[in-house]
Amino acid sequence: MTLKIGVIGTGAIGQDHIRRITNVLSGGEIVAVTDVNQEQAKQVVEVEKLNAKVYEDGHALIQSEDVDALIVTSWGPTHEEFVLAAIKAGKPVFCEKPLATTAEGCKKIVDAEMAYGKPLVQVGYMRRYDKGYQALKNALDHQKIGEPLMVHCAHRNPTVPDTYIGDMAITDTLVHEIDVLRWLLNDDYASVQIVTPRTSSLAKNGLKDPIMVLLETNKGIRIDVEVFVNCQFGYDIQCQVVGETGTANLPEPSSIIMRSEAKLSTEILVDWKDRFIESYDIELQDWINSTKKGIVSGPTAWDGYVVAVVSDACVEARNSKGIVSIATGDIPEFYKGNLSIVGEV
Ligand SMILES: NC(=O)C1=CN([C@@H]2O[C@H](COP(=O)(O)OP(=O)(O)OC[C@H]3O[C@@H](n4cnc5c(N)ncnc54)[C@H](O)[C@@H]3O)[C@@H](O)[C@H]2O)C=CC1
Ligand SMILES: O=C1[C@H](O)[C@H](O)[C@@H](O)[C@H](O)[C@H]1O
Repeated sequence: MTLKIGVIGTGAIGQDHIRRITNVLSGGEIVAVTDVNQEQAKQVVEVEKLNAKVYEDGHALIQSEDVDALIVTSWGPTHEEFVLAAIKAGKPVFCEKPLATTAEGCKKIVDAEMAYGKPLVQVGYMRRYDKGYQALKNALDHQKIGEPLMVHCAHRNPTVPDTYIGDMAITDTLVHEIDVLRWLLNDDYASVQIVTPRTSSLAKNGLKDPIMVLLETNKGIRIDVEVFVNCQFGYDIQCQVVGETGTANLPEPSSIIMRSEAKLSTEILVDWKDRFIESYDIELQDWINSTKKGIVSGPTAWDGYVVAVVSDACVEARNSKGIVSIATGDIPEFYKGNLSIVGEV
């Protein structure tokens, strides 16, 4: 049986997911799309040669009997309403990060899904599907470097659009590290402090850029994450775990090594779509397969809630310039035993 999928938001990642589901993955078909920019939605149907209907809004799409499951790739502040509507309609939903822009909004989704009584929601934290992060997790789970003590990360964007403002370095960018590191370390967060180095003269939109995020986990692991969203040179994701008997680094994306014109060089990617293209493919194929079995095997609404709680604490820490305690509470029974292929948290 083919999963009939509706997509809310036909922008950058919405188009990329439509492309992969249509041309790369198996078991799913895009039968419905919508966007507030209706012309764009119509163009995507035409360009991707979809046999899909363009709906006037997300709620009409969710209600359609032609749609089995939906993908939310609209702007972050709209996710909560669409995910809640999907749960009310009893339809599986893949929601791109963030699940909601506040912890309160995420908790509403958690409560609604538990009241519905069956897992429906997966959140698009795709780094858990990245083969490099999975290799790192395998090494840690098998004690290859002893117990982890510290983690050094960098999340660097070459630049960001003019719409990238305010706390988005935390709420839109750092959220990837917040999710993947709790999964990687099988741990949760106890506190956070944010320090702001000298701001780059090339920073945009009034952003204080870069920032340094200092996290401590419940097991006492110390994490530092550099978030630098106008680094100019490329899209660069670094993660090094320091353990009792060694270190383990996230592998660099494969790239040829050139010797030419008296230089030794290798390329750095500049676009997140390319850096994690395989991870998105694995993630969405897993979502299609799991949804057809009636299960959620990836990051859940509870994972989305935990990220939002930590993200809120990071924003508070940046504003207060102090150390902020983090308490995410115990995972509800409903979400325990998430037999995710990416490991149980
Ligand atoms: N997992 C990942 O690595 C990534 C996740 N994202 C997330 O995906 C979401 C979309 O990001 P982008 O594609 O970069 O943004 P975008 O701005 O390119 O696309 C968003 C689209 O949603 C549409 N939209 C906004 N409100 C809507 C509504 N109420 N109903 C229907 N359509 C609506 C906009 O018109 C736009 O076409 C964001 O939440 C972002 O955080 C984005 C990039 C990478
Ligand atoms: O989700 C994303 C992308 O995946 C990038 O990693 C971030 O840097 C970007 O800000 C965000 O939209």
